[in-house]
Amino acid sequence: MTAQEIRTHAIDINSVLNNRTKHQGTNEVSIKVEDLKLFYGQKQALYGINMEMPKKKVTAYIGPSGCGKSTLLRCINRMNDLVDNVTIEGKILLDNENIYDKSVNVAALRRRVGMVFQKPNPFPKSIFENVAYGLRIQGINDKRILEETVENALRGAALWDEMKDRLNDNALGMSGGQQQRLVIARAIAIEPEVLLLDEPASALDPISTLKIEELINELKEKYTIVIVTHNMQQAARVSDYTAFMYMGELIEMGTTSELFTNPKKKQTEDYITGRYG
Ligand SMILES: Nc1ncnc2c1ncn2[C@@H]1O[C@H](COP(=O)(O)OP(=O)(O)OP(=O)(O)O)[C@@H](O)[C@H]1O
Repeated sequence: MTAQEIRTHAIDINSVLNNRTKHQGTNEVSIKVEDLKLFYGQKQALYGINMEMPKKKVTAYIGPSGCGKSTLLRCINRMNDLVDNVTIEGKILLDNENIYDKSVNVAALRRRVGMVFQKPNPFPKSIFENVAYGLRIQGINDKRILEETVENALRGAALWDEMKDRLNDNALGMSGGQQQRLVIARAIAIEPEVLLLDEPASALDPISTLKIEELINELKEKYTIVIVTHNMQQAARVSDYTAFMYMGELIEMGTTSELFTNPKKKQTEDYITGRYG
């Protein structure tokens, strides 16, 4: 390429990115993190995090092991409240309401913000009862409502066709990939607004991983999704926005295409080019 061609090419890429950024810049904010600090006992794990996650988009957290990705994710549905000796300062606004406000009902918050973990964790119950679980604990036992909800959630998690004739089988007999989609069905059965996914595919084989990634792409039509992943290719494939964290700090956040092609900070560039991590 001549120098002129390189300049023209760079301008083309920049205008595509600018358009994408402009378009994405109009997104409504679902979750806003304001100066969030977290301490496990004396040890500080998050240092004044500020970020915004748009509605019905996928935001990925990347960064080396121990940088605080899961800790930050668990703050969004107050899972860290369950850990002894945790101190949390700052705010997380969900639809403009601070979820750390004293008046917040944490059980209600967790219905709005569902979570899926690295290892699938179905209950030792039937496939049907796993998905119906969230409704049952709300006291909903109407057979027609339960059947309709279970079918819709299994369809939403791309499992209905595989499982519709096995609804009474024990969920522990499913493959790991099916169990992970079942857990996603269980989470969406209660119609949350946000889905938190903590390395949802890291225990799965490549085909099951692909299915989970396709599913994430479909789920973002309805839900705001935040995903922690060790796998940068996965972040690049599934997310609209990416946040790079390092030692408890948010180093950089941007559209996924910007962050991977044109990182602003040297630490981000070093990480995405494999120089550490
Ligand atoms: N329950 C806990 N008690 C004490 N320290 C903790 C606890 N959970 C996490 N930590 C510490 O907080 C820091 C951030 O951990 P966290 O699990 O959030 O990182 P991460 O980026 O998700 O790591 P990984 O990619 O390895 O899962 C680490 O130093 C970790 O040892």
